[in-house]
Amino acid sequence: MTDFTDEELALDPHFADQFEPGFRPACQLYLISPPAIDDGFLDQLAAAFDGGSVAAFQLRLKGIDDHAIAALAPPIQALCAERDVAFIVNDSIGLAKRLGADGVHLGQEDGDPRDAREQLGPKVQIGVTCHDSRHLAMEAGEAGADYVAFGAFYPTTTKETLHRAEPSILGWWTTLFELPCVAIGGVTAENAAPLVAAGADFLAVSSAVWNHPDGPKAGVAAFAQVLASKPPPPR
Ligand SMILES: Cc1ncc(COP(=O)(O)OP(=O)(O)O)c(N)n1
Ligand SMILES: Cc1nc(C(=O)O)sc1CCOP(=O)(O)O
Ligand SMILES: [Mg+2]
Repeated sequence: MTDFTDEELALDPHFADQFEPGFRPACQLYLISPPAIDDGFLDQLAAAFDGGSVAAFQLRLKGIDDHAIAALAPPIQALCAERDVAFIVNDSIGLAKRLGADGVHLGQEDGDPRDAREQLGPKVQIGVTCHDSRHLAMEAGEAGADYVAFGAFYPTTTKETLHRAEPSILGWWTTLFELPCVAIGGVTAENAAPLVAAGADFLAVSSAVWNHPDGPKAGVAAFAQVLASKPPPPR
């Protein structure tokens, strides 16, 4: 075991953990856009980012074609870059390539992660929806995904969901695999603790931030405590 200075340990009591084999960083927030946006969205997004640490932002605009999304994406993408937040495009490998996005999120009907890798290259993050299926998650990992997403953990009005996942799938995944996992679906600051405790690497959240009664800044800030509720587990 390495020796650490008092200063290092005072700044972060878990500083030493990252040198342990199997270290897993603490759970982080993955913000999903509202299903539709208007002219004021950039200010809303800036406010959300002011609320606390956001690791990734996914542009998920359903029912709008890729050309329209490409037209409105640049200022959003620039804000993400300025705030050091990964900019992830939902559904479309082609749009992710056209925009030079940091990542693409693929559902089971949205394309093959292998094609995405071929078209987007080694540096782009590829995420795959795996519902509540261990099999789909292992397939996604084998296909070269950078993260797997399980859900829906709770009821949500953001999307019609056909699958319900239990926190135990996160525990199973994190015990066996290094690949990060995302928990999605109706996640709020109030119900997220079992997901964090089970080992989720990311909480993917839309409504809890955009519909927070005190605005998106408060929506992001509300997650700070639950994200910090568990030290990074060695595995
Ligand atoms: C992080 C994350 N996880 C899951 C989804 C859902 O993707 P998909 O099943 O393709 O459904 P749509 O989002 O396309 O309606 C996601 N977008 N992001
Ligand atoms: C986009 C999406 N995918 C889901 C899945 O289960 O795969 S649930 C979901 C909606 C996430 O939004 P909210 O945080 O408002 O519930
Ligand atoms: Mg999709």
